[in-house]
Amino acid sequence: MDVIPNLLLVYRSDSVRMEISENLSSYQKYLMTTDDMKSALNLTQQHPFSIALFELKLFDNSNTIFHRILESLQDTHLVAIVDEKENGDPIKKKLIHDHFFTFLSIPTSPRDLTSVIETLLWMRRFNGKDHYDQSIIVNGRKLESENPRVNTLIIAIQKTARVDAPVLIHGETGAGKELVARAIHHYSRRSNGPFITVNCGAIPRELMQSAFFGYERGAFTDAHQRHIGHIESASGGTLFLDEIGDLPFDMQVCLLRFLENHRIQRLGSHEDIDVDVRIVSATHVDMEEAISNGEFREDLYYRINVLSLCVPPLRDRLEDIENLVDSILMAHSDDRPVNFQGVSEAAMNLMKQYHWPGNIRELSNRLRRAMIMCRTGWIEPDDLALPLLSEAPLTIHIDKVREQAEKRTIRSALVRCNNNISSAAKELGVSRVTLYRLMEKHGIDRDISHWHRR
Ligand SMILES: Nc1ncnc2c1ncn2[C@@H]1O[C@H](COP(=O)(O)OP(=O)(O)OP(=O)(O)O)[C@@H](O)[C@H]1O
Repeated sequence: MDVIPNLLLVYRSDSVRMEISENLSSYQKYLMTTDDMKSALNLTQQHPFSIALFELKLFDNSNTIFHRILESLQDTHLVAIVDEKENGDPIKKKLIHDHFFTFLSIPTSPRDLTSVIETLLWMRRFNGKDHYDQSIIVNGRKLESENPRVNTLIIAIQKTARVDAPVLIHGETGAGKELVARAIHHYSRRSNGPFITVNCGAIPRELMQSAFFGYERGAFTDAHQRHIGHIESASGGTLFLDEIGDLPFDMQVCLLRFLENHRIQRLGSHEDIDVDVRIVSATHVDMEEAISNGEFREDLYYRINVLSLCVPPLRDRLEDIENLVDSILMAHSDDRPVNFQGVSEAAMNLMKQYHWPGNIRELSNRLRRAMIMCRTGWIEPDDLALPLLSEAPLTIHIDKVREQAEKRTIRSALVRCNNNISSAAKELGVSRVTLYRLMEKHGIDRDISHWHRR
């Protein structure tokens, strides 16, 4: 168990911010500061804060950022920093009463400031807050890491599990987003309720509404009996919307409506049904780009992205390879051949050099296959069948690296250009003759399907 008392300070004036920071120097390691609400929102969506100190003037009930910050700070103690002149203002008084645990007037003495912080931290410790495990187990998979980004994620999972706000998990395909969603559910008060996964890209468009909201008998020709939709099935638990970016636009409107009142109507019925469900979504696409391309509704994005978690790609956490290999081999021990010994050092080193475009899923698939197919009982580099790298020695000359990069670049250009030599040459910035020469040098066949099999 670790105690992580993160503090946030949001104040516009540089001098006041610096003064407060200096007075909180004993918490320097845990203190993050900013002078504007937009970056404060970003910070609150990504870090679990114990205490957040805000310049009261920055708070405005009509401001959406203000509400989004409050939503993401549900488990945080808020302290208002008030200008002495604001003290009697009834609107400000109400704001403090509604949203803050306490307030400090500036200029404030260092002693008042530290005593407020210490009291709050003591209270939080007393209530078991700010205690987080450095490793967690979900579905038999141990989440632990040597990587600082993953360690922050492990804490954020536990923090996020304590509140009910919607979470959006970002990350490349196969990086472990669903496992993170399951972990949030597992550590939440909903853990005894259902965890329902919906792959938004896999449901045919015409079946979306009935899949999400269910239907009554007779609602349409084939509705022979009542069907409970995904949202209702997740009642009391968590609904995991995987690939939320693939949700069609009309369905985005329906989901937004549900998130606003937490009520559904089954198709063929006018009865409103209250559903208590927590929404956790995941995406591998850049949602901000999807919004600017008009593919995703901005208002829905804000509703599902109250808290945001990012799962790093495997190539950014190669120090975790050994732990992950152990965890995967353990999880699939039923498939282990009797003579299986383990992973050779050379194979392990090779895995630590590969860039893993398919992330942990790719690692898992290659390992499972290698475990079954390896001839000596040890997984050797060749058993992993890693593209290109498997042909390369582990210590590699710079010329060889250049040669491989050149070969890879030409191959990808040809794939992108559907094997059209002129377009590929143009894309690579060389003449057609040069491209032919380079293809010959690297033994690249014009027939893509042929060299893809090699
Ligand atoms: N920490 C881990 N230890 C062991 N296995 C893991 C870990 N994280 C993920 N995995 C495994 O990797 C595979 C991919 O994980 P997951 O399905 O969570 O990824 P994802 O990001 O949701 O993928 P997609 O984008 O394709 O939906 C799963 O088999 C999962 O069990």
